[in-house]
Amino acid sequence: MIQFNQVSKRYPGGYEALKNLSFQIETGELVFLAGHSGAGKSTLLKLIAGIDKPSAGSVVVNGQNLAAIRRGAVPYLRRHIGLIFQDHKILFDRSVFDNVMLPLDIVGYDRREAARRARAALDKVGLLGREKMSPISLSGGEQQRLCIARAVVHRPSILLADEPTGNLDRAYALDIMELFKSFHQVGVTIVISAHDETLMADYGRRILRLNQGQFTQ
Ligand SMILES: Nc1ncnc2c1ncn2[C@@H]1O[C@H](COP(=O)(O)OP(=O)(O)OP(=O)(O)O)[C@@H](O)[C@H]1O
Repeated sequence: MIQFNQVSKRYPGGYEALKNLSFQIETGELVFLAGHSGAGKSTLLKLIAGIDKPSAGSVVVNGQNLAAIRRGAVPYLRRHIGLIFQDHKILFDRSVFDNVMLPLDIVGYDRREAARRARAALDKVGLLGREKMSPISLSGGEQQRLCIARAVVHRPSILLADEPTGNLDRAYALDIMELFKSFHQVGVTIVISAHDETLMADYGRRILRLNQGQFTQ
């Protein structure tokens, strides 16, 4: 479960990106986060991931108050979270397979088990046949699927996706949405941000709408 209690986020320099937000996302829920550019969507996702801390209020993820946990405990928390963020770059000097292996290598996974999981994740996103290729040869939609494989390879219970369909045309975007739906069906909690609400409307899920750091209807 994800819980925000009167959360505000003020960046150094004074800009208040989130203003006194309180809400809850249940375990296993799929929720959309809508709002104009600069509304605070990325900021909100970063608070859930523990990448940033709130200036006021509390963020509780899986029973842990992120404001209160030790710095050393953050990597442990991250193991339960998969991130698909725009600034998480693909490494183009490594193969598709190695890109997906990377998160498991970092936490010191047994290599054979890691390879098995990496292949399973690539299979899930339809890229198993491309594992030896360089990511350069993938289309935009396929690169996004690679990012998703990398985000789910450690089987997180929460998946946070920041504008995952932003640069894709509608057919590819729908493909990506179907993938998220399949993770939702196996119980993963998913938060997907987008400024374009047309895709969200088809899914009949709760939409949290941000406007200048506050929720609107
Ligand atoms: N590190 C930072 N330092 C100062 N201000 C920031 C920082 N990160 C974001 N902001 C500001 O906070 C506001 C919210 O930004 P945020 O990236 O959360 O919006 P967003 O809704 O995700 O927008 P977009 O759709 O363009 O990514 C913006 O005005 C932005 O300029």
